[in-house]
Amino acid sequence: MEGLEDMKLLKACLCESMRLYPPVVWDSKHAVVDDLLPDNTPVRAGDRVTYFPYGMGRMEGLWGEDWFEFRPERWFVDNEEKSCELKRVCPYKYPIFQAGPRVCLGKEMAFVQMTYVVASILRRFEIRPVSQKRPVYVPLLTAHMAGGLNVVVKRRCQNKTETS
Ligand code: HEM
Repeated sequence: MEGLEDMKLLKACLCESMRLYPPVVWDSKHAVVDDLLPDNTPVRAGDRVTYFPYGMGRMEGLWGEDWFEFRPERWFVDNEEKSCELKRVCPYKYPIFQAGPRVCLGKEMAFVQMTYVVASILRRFEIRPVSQKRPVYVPLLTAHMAGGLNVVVKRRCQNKTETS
């Protein structure tokens, strides 16, 4: 487990992947009482309000003109020294794990698990998709790829892993 915190580029790649392909694509809440959204939109008791992380991850107004590009660098603090400090991104801009009092309780554990699994596998194996076709993203409540993603797994040369 030691060293996972230092894998900042990997964390940035995970955040960027989930920006474009959020595991929870949309989520709804029902108002118990009349309420107002922060922009004063009225919500009546019984109304259903849905937030849409997939759409929000692709909004130019939130992510800029290059929103469609997979660019892990966007997760690093911009400064002249090209720092390797990760940005603190507001969960209301990036609600992949929800935001506010009902934020995902397993968020940090999820990052530990994803980092650990990706780092342990990629250190030893090369993974390549079998097909060059773009996988079909199935945006159900939790997203998956239609038919899964078939990959070729190849053991990396041992000398390379020993020196890395
Ligand atoms: C990439 C992985 C994960 C994603 C994207 C994710 C996402 C979410 C989202 C969007 C919610 C809010 C659901 C709602 O309000 O309707 C949520 C809630 C929750 N998640 Fe996760 N989650 C992940 C992993 C985990 C893990 C690993 C755990 C436990 C170890 C966990 C435990 C919980 C719990 C207990 C809640 C309910 C919190 C509450 O309602 O107060 N999650 N998660």
